[in-house]
Parts: sequence; structure tokens; C-alpha cells
Amino acid sequence: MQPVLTARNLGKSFTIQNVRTQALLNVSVEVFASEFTLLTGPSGCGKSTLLAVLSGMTKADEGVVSAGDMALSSMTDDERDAFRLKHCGFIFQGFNLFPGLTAVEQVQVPLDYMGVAPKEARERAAHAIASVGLAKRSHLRPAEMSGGEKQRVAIARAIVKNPAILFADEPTSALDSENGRNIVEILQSIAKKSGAAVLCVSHDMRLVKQADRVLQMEDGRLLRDVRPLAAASSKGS
Ligand SMILES: Nc1ncnc2c1ncn2[C@@H]1O[C@H](COP(=O)(O)OP(=O)(O)OP(=O)(O)O)[C@@H](O)[C@H]1O
Repeated sequence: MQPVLTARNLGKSFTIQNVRTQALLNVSVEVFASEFTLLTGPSGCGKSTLLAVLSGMTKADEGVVSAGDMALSSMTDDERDAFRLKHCGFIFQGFNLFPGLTAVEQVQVPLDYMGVAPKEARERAAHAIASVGLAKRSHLRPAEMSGGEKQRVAIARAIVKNPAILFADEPTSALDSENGRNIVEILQSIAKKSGAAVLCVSHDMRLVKQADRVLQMEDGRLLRDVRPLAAASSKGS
């Protein structure tokens, strides 16, 4: 299996008022297409920093990140922005929706940025909204939607450009457990149906049993890399 993303020997530290925090220490990892990968570990262990470095949002101090034959670590800021716009989708805990736009308009925004013609953008946005089960709610603005619905709009916005990699940072932590489970099922099915690599940061250990693969971090290091579903099915056979 060819990795969609490969990181080698990543290091990243932050210094504030002469206090240095090593957020990542010698992290090497590969992320694969069609898998829902959960990145977990205690608060402050470096999960969000790793996600930010893998997506090119933050530069590592050491190490290399590459996507196929493209080395993100040696791109200019503009090249990395273009890479993210074209190949990556993002989902955040706080949904990050525009208050004044309807659900379908929110989803159209990235396509407008990419220069997709308005008619095609409208059709693709409507299709993405329908794929997360919100066809009948597409005219609503964020204030008129539940948390689970808002997160589904954010997912539709992230997948509308068919990204190769979908990054989700604590996508369920503002939701109750039923809505959280529903969001994870949608993310899992995106990995299976579209072939995207889904990398999801969460400290919620309940998601472990829904993940194809679990990466566990501690103190800036990657401690474990397991595939719980494969392990469970081989025990059962
Ligand atoms: N921009 C920053 N400036 C200074 N320190 C930072 C910055 N970002 C992260 N850190 C520090 O780096 C360490 C790792 O942070 P990170 O946010 O990656 O952890 P996390 O595992 O995602 O935590 P949480 O689960 O609480 O969100 C922490 O000690 C944090 O305080």
C-alpha cells in the first residue's frame, strides 16, 4: 500500500518566555488512503501539532513531510497553501462556519476559491450536502442548526473538492455521544467510499473501536500504531 503522506523524523518545539516545550520528538509515520486513522493520546502530547505539521499548516523544525513525490517541507508558503487547497480537507471542533451563509453556500466556498464555475459549484455543493444527509436542511444558516448538523455541513465543505486527505481535529468533542458516533461513521464511510485518507485527532477513547488504525502519542512521541478492527476480525476467525 502506497502512503498518501509520509513523515520522517519530525521534531518541533515551542519556546515561550524562555520555557521550551518539545511538542514533537523524532516522529515518523505514514498515512494511507481509504483508512480512518485515529491519532490519540493525553492532552498536550502533540496531536494537534502533528496534524498541523502533516497538513503543512505548521513547519517542523526537523524532519521531512512528503505527499507522493512532493516534499511539503521544501515548498514555499504559497506552494503549501496551494497544496492544501487542492488536496486537503479540514474539520475542526468549532465547525468554523460563516454565520451569514446557508448550509449549501458554506459548502460552495472552497469551490469558488478554486475557480470552479458557479453552476458546477452549486451542483457539487448540493451533492455533498445530500451525502451527509442534509438535503432537506441545505437552506438553513448555522444559528438554525444543531451541533451535529453544523459538523455535517463542515464535513460536506471539507469533502466537496474530493480531497486526498481529510484532517479532523477533535471533530466530536462539542457533540453528545450519539452525534459524535454519527460523525465518526460519516468520516469512516468517506474513507471507504471516496478513498480519502482520514486522519482524526481525538482524545476520546470511545472512537478507538471505530478506527481502522490507531496512532497513540505520548510526550511528543509516537508510542503505538495498531489496527484494532483487523486485530478483532483475526481473533474472531
Ligand atoms: N503555538 C504554540 N505555542 C506554544 N506552545 C505550543 C503551541 N502549540 C502547542 N504548544 C505546546 O506543545 C505541546 C503539544 O501541544 P498540542 O496542542 O499539539 O497537544 P495536543 O495533544 O493536541 O493537546 P490537546 O489534546 O490538549 O489539544 C503542548 O505542551 C502545548 O502547550
